[in-house]
Amino acid sequence: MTKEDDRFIQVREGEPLFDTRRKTGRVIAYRVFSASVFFCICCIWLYRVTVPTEIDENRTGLIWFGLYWVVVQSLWWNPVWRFTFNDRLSRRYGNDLPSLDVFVCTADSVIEPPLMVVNTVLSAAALDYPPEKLAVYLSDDGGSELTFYALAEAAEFAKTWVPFCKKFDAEPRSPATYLSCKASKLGSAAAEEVAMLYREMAERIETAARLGRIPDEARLKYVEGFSQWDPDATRRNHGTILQILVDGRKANTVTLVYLSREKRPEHHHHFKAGAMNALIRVSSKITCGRIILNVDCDMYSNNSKSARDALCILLDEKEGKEIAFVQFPQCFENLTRNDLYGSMMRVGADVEFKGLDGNGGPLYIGTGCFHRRDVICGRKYGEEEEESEDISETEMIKALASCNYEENSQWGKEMGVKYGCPVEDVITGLAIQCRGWKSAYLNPKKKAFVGVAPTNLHQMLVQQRRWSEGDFQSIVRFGMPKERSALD
Ligand SMILES: O=c1ccn([C@@H]2O[C@H](COP(=O)(O)OP(=O)(O)O[C@H]3O[C@H](CO)[C@@H](O)[C@H](O)[C@H]3O)[C@@H](O)[C@H]2O)c(=O)[nH]1
Ligand SMILES: [Mn+2]
Repeated sequence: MTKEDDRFIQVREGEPLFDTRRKTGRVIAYRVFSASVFFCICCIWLYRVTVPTEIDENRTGLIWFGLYWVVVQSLWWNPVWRFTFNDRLSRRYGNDLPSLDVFVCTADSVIEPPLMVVNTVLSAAALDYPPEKLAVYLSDDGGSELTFYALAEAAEFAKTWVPFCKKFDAEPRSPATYLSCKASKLGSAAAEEVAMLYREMAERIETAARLGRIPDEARLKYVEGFSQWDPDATRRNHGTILQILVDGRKANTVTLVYLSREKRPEHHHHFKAGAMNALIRVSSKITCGRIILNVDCDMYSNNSKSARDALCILLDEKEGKEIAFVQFPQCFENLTRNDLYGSMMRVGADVEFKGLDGNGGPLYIGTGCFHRRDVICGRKYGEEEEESEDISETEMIKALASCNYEENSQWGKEMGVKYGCPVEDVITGLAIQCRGWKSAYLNPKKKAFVGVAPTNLHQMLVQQRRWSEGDFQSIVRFGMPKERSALD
């Protein structure tokens, strides 16, 4: 009997858009192994507790390690694998998909070179998604004219790049990566032209970065944007800069927006969490995408289907309704030899997150995550979704990214991304789950997002220390009933 080809059958009512599978054999084998280890741990505990203290001074350490082992079993006990049916999504919804806002965050034009940042923006703009439903917002906490200039250049280049990707089904859609790995086999005239345009753009951006000077023609061409920088503006002290570089609402193309929220030395800016909240408010008055994708500026989209994959989960009629966000793993392309610093996080990505997914859902890890806008804004599970907000004028929208806006408000507490924790993403995800939502983990063969991992010991230690401090804080905050009810 031939297997029915899924592409040619009509989607039946109630047919799921994704499937959740368990590998029973593997799971049973692991559970047997785990039970045998547990038996041994119990024997050690028994011995340590019965033996006199004078002989055994290491009692607490071993008991603690045993307890730790028991607790982390929850991560390995019930792993699940999710598979999406993209073709069913296309047949059921066609181009009638919810609007999607992509938030790219950058903070420093030296550490995060503008050319890398715009490659991430371009890869997101070229996602396989109806262009008029897609908007990419770049939040620049560095308040850098150079980053703005690079985005303006990228907005021009996007006019060629996005149609090119769609026409030739190019992958991956970060131009730098595509052109470097396909350079020798480009062949077609269209590809040569796009490669030439990219090289010219990259050259202009890199020259401006090297000289620390924006070309005069560009200042004139984008005068509306550049005029928003005061002569005495610094990265820690400037007003809101907001420029809609491409307004796709009018032109049936992808919307591109530059935002650098107001910064004043006397106001705490709350790092990336503050940037995310400003983006949530500002975008709510421009495109107000029902779905929000958050990526770090060094994590380009490597698989143009990721947005559709995430929607297979979020739009599924049966199980999707209770899922608040879909998290993809963090993958890296610059791993050191033998992955010296363990940046691949293989245990986390291949095992533990699948285990978390089997127990209510993975954590939100700050990048490669698709959220429902209303949920990240504070909606509880079971409440009705509200109508989208009004569209306003640019000057009114700028007030939403000012330092004072959040005073005496719930932003950073009940609304948006939470403040006061080095891993704002993890604690925000946990708070969403405390409000009754689930989340889902997708780890497709073709990596959805690919980024840059720390390349030296110093960078790695800084990152690990921040994560450990943040994760520990999250455990303490969620462990205490008073804090926990404040997060609910
Ligand atoms: O004041 C700030 C500081 C950082 N960022 C951006 O936040 C992202 C992550 O910062 P980074 O310094 O690269 O931290 P990592 O340790 O690499 O980031 C991981 O860990 C963070 C904390 O959990 C998450 O927010 C990230 O998404 C996750 O990739 C980058 O795009 C930054 O540009 C801002 O926008 N504003
Ligand atoms: Mn990073």
